[in-house]
Amino acid sequence: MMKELVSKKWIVAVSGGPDSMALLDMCVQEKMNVVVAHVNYHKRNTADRDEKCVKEYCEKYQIKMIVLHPKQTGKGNFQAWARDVRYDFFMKCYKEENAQGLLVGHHQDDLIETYLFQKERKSIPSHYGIAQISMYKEMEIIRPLLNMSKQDCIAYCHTHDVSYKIDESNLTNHYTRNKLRHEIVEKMTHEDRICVLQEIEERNKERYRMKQYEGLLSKAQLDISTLSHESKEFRMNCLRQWFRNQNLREANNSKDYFEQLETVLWSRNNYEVELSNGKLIVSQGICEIVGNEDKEYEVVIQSIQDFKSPYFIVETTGSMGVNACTVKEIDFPLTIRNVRQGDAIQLRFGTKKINRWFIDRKIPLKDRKSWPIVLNCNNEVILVPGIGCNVEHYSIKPNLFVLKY
Ligand SMILES: Nc1ncnc2c1ncn2[C@@H]1O[C@H](COP(=O)(O)OP(=O)(O)OP(=O)(O)O)[C@@H](O)[C@H]1O
Repeated sequence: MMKELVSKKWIVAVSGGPDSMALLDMCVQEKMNVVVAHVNYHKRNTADRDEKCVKEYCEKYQIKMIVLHPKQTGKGNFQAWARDVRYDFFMKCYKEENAQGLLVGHHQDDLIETYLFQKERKSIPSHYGIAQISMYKEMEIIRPLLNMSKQDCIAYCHTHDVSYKIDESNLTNHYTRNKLRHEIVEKMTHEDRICVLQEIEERNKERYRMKQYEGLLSKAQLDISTLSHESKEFRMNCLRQWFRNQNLREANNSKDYFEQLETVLWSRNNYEVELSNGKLIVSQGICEIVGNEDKEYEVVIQSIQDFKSPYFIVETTGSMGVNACTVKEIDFPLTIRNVRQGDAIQLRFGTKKINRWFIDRKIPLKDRKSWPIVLNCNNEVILVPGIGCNVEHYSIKPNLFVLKY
């Protein structure tokens, strides 16, 4: 029994089963100040028998026992309803008795069973398995028996001559969890248990560490440089978590997928990965998902007379002659459109692939496709408006673009 529990007053949830009866007896042996709370749902013929078992124990040791006889109104999931009723009742007892908190008899089998259930469902709980300490509203719940197996609880009751009753409904495989309990957990060897417990510990450690990154992983833009000092495995899990937060189907992909993804993301500056509903774009350490929608556009400005507000290009004196150009009458018709594969800009000396131009200026991959360029009547790119020039490019009407320095 945890030493710090002994000096305070506790509500003990006792169903009459071997786990909670063992827990109650341990409290009594430690001379703890406890009040027993029991819920009799009258769901089974044997429900009164269980209540009687708890009552007899409490009378023997002169322990206060509070009993609830709830009635389920309406249909619905009995287990969920029973749980709510139970914990609200424990809460009421806790307040009335001015207790420190609640002790419940969850044991190691419950812990393993909960974990396997979570694993099967691929859920990401805030804690894997069952936590030793948790809260129900403002009431602290403590589970002192998590180190004991169900068999240990039964053995304890036998050696300490404590009566208990078995809930027959738990013996059937009616509920998925009962099936898991009887067909897997109860058949586990000692070694199997140690193995699973280690796995749970590992996953919780990682879960708590990942919580530090919760803010980072919930953002639409993932700054992967923040994870640079983390291990490969951890980074893979963070990526998977980020995929989940972005609702990407690929979140369920194999470990291999994330292993490869991790390798490219942390070794390449610019990279694109096709996804079922878009593209993952990595640029300068930032990951982002962009949709598949085609953002192709093209506007033709026929004559220099049309070349006035609201769309205008002003001659500037850019350092390399790349950010600026002089538009002459012979250049018309001018075309403003987004970049296509193979486009190259005319420089004073030769040409330069626009992709190079983007790379030199560290233009994020996601912006490159929609970046406007200006072509003259000979289809030569005469201007790629630069970031340094504070260009705004947006559509004010369909196919009408404003380029503003
Ligand atoms: N009818 C009850 N009356 C009092 N305490 C109960 C009752 N049922 C369960 N408990 C308490 O809850 C502990 C766990 O019980 P059980 O494994 O049946 O619950 P569970 O199905 O895991 O659900 P939960 O986690 O919601 O309690 C028991 O050891 C006992 O302390």
